[in-house]
Amino acid sequence: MKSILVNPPKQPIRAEIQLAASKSECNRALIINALTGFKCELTNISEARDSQTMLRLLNSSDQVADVIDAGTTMRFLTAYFAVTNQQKTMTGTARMCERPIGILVDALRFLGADISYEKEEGYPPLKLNGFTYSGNREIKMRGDVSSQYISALLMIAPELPSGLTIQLEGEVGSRPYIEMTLNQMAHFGIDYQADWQKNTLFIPPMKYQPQPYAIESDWSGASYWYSIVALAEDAEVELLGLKKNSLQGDSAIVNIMKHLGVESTFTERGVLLTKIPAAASIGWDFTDCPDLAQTVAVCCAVKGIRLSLTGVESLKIKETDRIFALQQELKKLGAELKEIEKDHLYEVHAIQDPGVIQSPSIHTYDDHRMAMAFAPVGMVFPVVIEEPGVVVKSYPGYWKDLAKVTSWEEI
Ligand SMILES: O=C(O)C1=C[C@@H](OP(=O)(O)O)[C@@H](O)[C@H](O)C1
Ligand SMILES: C=C(OP(=O)(O)O)C(=O)O
Repeated sequence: MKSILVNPPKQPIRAEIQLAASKSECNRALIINALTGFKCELTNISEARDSQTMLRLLNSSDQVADVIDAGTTMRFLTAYFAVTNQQKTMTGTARMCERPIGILVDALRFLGADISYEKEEGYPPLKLNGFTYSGNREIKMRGDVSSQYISALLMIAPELPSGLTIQLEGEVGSRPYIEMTLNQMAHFGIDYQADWQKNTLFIPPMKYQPQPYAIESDWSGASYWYSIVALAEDAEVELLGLKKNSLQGDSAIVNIMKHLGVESTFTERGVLLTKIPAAASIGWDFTDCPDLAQTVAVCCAVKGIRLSLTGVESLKIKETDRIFALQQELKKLGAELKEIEKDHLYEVHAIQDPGVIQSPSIHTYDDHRMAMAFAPVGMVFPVVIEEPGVVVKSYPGYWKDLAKVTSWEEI
């Protein structure tokens, strides 16, 4: 499939969408399940390629573990294979080998892992050569690069003979993902202590207790539906499988979208999205929910809402440099993502005249979220999404679901 042309809907949107499962919750459940000796009954396993890759690699005796482009799979499996004393080579796509992992490797080495870099210091591919417990029970770790290093370490910490105290340093980014990890660990019997005043986490040495676990639908995936409702002239969409008290930080989309013109009403089955008046401008700090930044930036650009963004530092080290990618592609809509304070404060200047835009062709940079964040633009004017297959990373059914609200064609 080369590209997809998304056409504006010809009638009011009324749809029910069975949302895909969260890859983040799923990948944590899969690691914890492995640590129980595969004794848990997990339901609603995610179809996302990141989770299917995790599942495959946990069940494989191959010496090489290729995570493709899945960050959590790379980070969580590195910690899991290290502490379970498995000799593996951890690798992935060219981009994965540009995404830093030194903070996690240093932490695992401090605990007793023998890990070497195959190419560049601080980056995959890695060679895991075994584990001899060092006895270290307290560790300092930067919290401002990726929370995935911290989640990876937390999940293996109960396996260490003395448990682990982690002292986080710097401003902690993506904290809800750390809390998701801790909550899931608690579900499987781990009595952790978290002092968020001091950014200290303590995990006692304990055995995970096998439990059934049902993975929730994906709030990051839900964000694209919010954008569709915000941008369409007339829309009501019920998203099935979401919970009000979610473990997922991206449920913050409920509050963000109140400003962008979408009201959320929780139902017995999920959440109903309806249209309300939007604000003229908003400011949002994405430190806790970086994966929502693209959805919100594109939605504001098209809706004519002025947006100030902070807390987007981590976007440069994700599937692509998402700041650069947004800057390039928003230009094609006649909008702009402007850096106001270096690496800190950005502003989205909205499209002036949607009437003059002729089916812009959006490049997706091997990033599922570029494709899914720009497709809702099609609610307002036709838009072409290049390499639409990238969505498989987190939401393989995205295009099939989109067909329920508007027509699109392969071109
Ligand atoms: O732990 C997780 O499941 C994730 C944490 C976040 O990464 P960072 O902690 O690197 O921001 C997020 O962007 C990613 O999509 C999933
Ligand atoms: C950043 C993401 O994933 P990961 O870091 O797990 O590759 C994402 O899904 O937006």
